[in-house]
Amino acid sequence: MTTTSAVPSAVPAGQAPAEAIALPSATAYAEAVGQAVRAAAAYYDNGSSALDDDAYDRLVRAIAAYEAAHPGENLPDSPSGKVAGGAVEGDVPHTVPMLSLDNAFSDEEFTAWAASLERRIARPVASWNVQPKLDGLAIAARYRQGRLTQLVTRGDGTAGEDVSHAIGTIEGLPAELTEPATVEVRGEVLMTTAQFEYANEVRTQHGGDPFANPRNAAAGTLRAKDRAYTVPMTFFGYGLLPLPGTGDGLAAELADSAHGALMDRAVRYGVNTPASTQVPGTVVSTVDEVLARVREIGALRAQLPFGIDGIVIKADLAADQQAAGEGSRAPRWALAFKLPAVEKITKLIDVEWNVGRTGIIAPRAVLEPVDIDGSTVTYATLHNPADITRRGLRLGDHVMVYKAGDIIPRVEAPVAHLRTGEEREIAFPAACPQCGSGIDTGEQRWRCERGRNCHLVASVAYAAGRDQLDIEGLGHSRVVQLVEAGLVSALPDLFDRLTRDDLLGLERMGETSTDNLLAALDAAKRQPLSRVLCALGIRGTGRSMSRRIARHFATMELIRAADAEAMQQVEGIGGEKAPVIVAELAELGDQIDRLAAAGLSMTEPGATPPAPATEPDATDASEKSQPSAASGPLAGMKVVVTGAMTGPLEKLSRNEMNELVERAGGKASGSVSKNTSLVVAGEGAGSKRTKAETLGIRLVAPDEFAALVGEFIR
Ligand SMILES: NC(=O)c1ccc[n+]([C@@H]2O[C@H](COP(=O)([O-])OP(=O)(O)OC[C@H]3O[C@@H](n4cnc5c(N)ncnc54)[C@H](O)[C@@H]3O)[C@@H](O)[C@H]2O)c1
Ligand SMILES: [Zn+2]
Repeated sequence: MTTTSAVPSAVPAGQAPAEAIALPSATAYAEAVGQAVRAAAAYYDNGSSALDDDAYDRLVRAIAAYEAAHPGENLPDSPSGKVAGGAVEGDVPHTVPMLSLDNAFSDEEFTAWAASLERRIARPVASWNVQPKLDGLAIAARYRQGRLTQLVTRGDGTAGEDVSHAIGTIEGLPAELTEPATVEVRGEVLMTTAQFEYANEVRTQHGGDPFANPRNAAAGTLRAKDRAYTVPMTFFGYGLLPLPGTGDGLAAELADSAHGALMDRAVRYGVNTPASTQVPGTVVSTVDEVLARVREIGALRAQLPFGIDGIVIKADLAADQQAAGEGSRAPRWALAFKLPAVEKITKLIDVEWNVGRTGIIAPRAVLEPVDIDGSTVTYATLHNPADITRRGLRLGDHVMVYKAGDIIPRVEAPVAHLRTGEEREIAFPAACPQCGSGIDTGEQRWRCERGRNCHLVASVAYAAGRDQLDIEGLGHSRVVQLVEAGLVSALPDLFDRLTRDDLLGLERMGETSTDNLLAALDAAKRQPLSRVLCALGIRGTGRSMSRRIARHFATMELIRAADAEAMQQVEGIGGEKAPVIVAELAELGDQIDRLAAAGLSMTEPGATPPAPATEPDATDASEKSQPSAASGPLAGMKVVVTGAMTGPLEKLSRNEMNELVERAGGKASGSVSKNTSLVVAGEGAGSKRTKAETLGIRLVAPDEFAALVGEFIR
């Protein structure tokens, strides 16, 4: 991936990413420092870093590892040990430094840190305050006599930037407290998911580029002055301290209060804190309880309406905090337990349009595969077409993808500043991609004009297709006609409900076409089981899988009797697919019964049922009665058909050729490999023929092949 070129992109799942990369040389180190400084400057300036947080964090850890191994070689620009990586400055001094936090990535790291803190203060920590680590940016809100007078960013920790212009746009930070106190409230400004969506909508409407994610959006919005529009943000407090001018009584009280008590006070003042969320701060007394709470908050992450990137654990009592003190970058009494990154930058390769059961046509992003939180993400939801427009997404864009827990991954936004100009517009479908009908675009979510019948039309048309029941005269428009007229609401209706009079009553249906169609429907009853099975459109099975199932079980009765374990005996069906197929078959039970009653074939010619595995003489039996195909001329052979067929095979479609191969005992395959036994190469055979020649695989012409399998041609 271009965005993380200096950094290998995959951190193995479940591994504390600490040892992820090693910088091989001083040059690589210098380059890494440069890259980190540029990224951090862009990140804190307007959220336009080229790296996602995971990539940045790995870079910073690599820098730190190099510095540890090469003492004395530190570059002055190095982000190590600096608040905000040393990338930002400010001109409004902080009364007390606004620090960053040290990190732990595992239970062990946290436990070790807690032990070292207790050694430092020479007593057990009395109680711990466990709270969400909100993924926004730190801000100090100064209240004088209860009125909000100034907002200051964290800056380099010593001095920040005045962003008082944002007063009034941040929910949870009231213009006036409930008491006329002079205090500084510290906390995180962020955008909730909904605020982020809204922000990008107005931004793109005003001709701006969308923000890549809520954090960047909050950073960019907070620092922007004089915008023609305002976008709301949300504040969560996690600190309360005196200012010059705070009364002595209150100052002393603030200095001596436990963290939990300070937060209660902030709530009383009317300030928003995590207490208003599903993940309020809690006070516990042991390390085990801390770890349990860390897991609880982690488990809630995916369903929170705002982002968290970890859990902050603080010694709750002021006495413990004072005894521990502060380092230059972070306090010694608090730690961030980092959660795995749930956002990654990857590339939007394509947009697919899928039609749901109710006819909803939903876009889905096809992504360059990216590892997020231990799983590989290749698809992400885009909700609806308006969503694409609102986000200004283009094909080829780098996009920020979010995936946490079991939720479906979603594309948050394009990373607009990584655009190269090669990106292309995303084409919206003009007709239903499933059935070809018109699209109702009146609502946000597009829908096939046929609604639920979309699937019916598509599935009946599929069943009538050449490779399934091959019903001539039952094309797409005819199926639409039958469905619209209410004559067909399920596949079996074609065979047990539809009458000659019904058909004659349809427009454009004369006597001849009616009789032709009835004859074609009758002919369909003689199609082998494999095609009936295929016509049912069972999820996860296509033509060749249907053939394999039919050949394996030989009868519909045995197919339906198979449990997931028996189903897995069929080549190519694994533990994941088997139960799906079994469940679908059960669901289609009524339809199958009706098709059987209507006279459709429920057996596979030439196939022999598998011997029941439970019988003691099972092996004997199967040895004695070998399936006829197993002794056919292609027994045990993997056969690839390519090019145009001629002679007696001329009329056979590729699917029919594959059926023939399998009737004759072979296994049909689509690609040539060293395991291929035979390639039937017709006219115009191209790369597959060449490959077979290179690999020294036996090639035969269609005529030669026809002679070989003669008795199996129908
Ligand atoms: N993508 C990039 O290019 C890039 C560049 C720089 C930094 N970053 C990211 O920024 C992070 C480092 O930033 P950082 O120095 O702000 O440190 P940090 O975010 O790891 O931790 C400190 C911050 O946590 C926040 N916080 C949230 N909830 C809190 C709570 N309950 N109590 C106390 N503090 C709380 C505060 O803002 C505090 O300043 C890393 O995750 C890094 O990936 C990314
Ligand atoms: Zn449709």
